[in-house]
Amino acid sequence: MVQQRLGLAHASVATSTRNRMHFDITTAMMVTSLLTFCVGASLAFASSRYPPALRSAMRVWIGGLFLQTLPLFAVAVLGTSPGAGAIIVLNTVYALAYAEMGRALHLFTGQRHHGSLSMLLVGAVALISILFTYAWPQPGWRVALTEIPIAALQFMVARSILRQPRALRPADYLTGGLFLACTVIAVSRGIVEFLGPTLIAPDLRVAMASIVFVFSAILPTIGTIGFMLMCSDHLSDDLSRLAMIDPLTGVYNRRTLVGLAEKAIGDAQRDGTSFSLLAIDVDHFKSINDDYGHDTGDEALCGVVTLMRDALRADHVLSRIGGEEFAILLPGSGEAEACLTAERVRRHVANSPLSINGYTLGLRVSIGVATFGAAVPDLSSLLRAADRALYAAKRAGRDRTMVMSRFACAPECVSPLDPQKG
Ligand SMILES: Nc1nc2c(ncn2[C@@H]2O[C@H](COP(=O)(O)OP(=O)(O)OP(=O)(O)O)[C@@H](O)[C@H]2O)c(=O)[nH]1
Repeated sequence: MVQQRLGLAHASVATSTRNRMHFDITTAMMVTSLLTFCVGASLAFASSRYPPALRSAMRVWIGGLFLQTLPLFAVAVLGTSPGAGAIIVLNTVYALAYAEMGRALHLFTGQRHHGSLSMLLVGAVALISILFTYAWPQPGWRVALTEIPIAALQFMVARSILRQPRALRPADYLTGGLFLACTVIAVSRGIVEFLGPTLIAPDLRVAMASIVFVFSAILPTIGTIGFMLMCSDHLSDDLSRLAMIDPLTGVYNRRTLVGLAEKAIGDAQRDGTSFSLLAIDVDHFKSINDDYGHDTGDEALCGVVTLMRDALRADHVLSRIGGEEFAILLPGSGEAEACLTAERVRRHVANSPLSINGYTLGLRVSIGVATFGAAVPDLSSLLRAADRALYAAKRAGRDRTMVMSRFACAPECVSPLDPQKG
């Protein structure tokens, strides 16, 4: 396989007739296979520090990488004519390496893996190799036809990288582009071999063989560097996401809310629009912990988040800004609309008892509303205004919404505590 796939026979012809390729192929193969092996071993060592989801994709990739070293090593040891049986085995191993790399990429991107199609293509490589070695010994046809399933396997790898659901990064373009280039080269080589020496000039065949050799030698290493960069991007995305999110409830944390509120202020100033902020605190939450335990308290906080989400629109931004304190950013909402939203949230929480660890918990929330505008012209005054309204709601008896009106210097009550209205 390697002899044919890498065009080694042609490369050596070129060396002897035209003096174009000045390298010792077996040494080059030995160096490449050792380099590939070392890259795989380093990746195996590094992978133990990655999170489990990434680690499983890395392990499959490493398997593919080690498989790729075998044909390279075989040529280094057995020479450029490893024999018919070895060609069939090495062809199949080479195809299997790409199938494994494709599986790794599908695990990495979370896309559906067409495992049976990959195995079918690997089987096709084996079958073609056997047929054109024993039944009908035609090396040219063997090379031309094995390139088709190999190109398909390489294309599947490139496709899974370049059609990921997330935005593509330079590492994705590098790795996907490399596999795409290999696909094009495999197809071109198949065509050149299919047309044969009578139609294709010897120079072109030699050039093609050289390109195949160079790409086959660099693909494992460069492809693996690209894959590792993709893993690093994935990891840094995860870390950025974690830095934005409250680990208990999964909603944004205070830092993210502040960033989004600053952006909302910029938008409101530029477009002349308005937005509001709700400050929310769960009433008497300490008694939940005291009566039912901290674990039940944690689940109650998650339950309250779910209830609040149910009462919000998709563009409303819910965040946890303290222990049992939350805030909701309402883009485009003026004071009246913000009060309606706050009341919808409060009533939904009050009317939806939570069932946790065998207990039924009827939680209540108090809400303070503040709207960005002339009287509340920056973020700190907005947060302060929402807080003042919230604590006014607490002082007035809890389970209610208070608003810091633009027209009043004291908080106004939106909903006096009235269970009948809930
Ligand atoms: N289970 C759990 N409890 C928390 C968490 N963060 C804060 N708390 C608890 O929330 C309670 C807040 O108590 P307080 O500030 O006295 O307020 P409260 O009991 O809700 O009373 P009011 O706010 O005045 O209605 C404390 O007992 C904290 O321990 C958390 O992440 N999990």
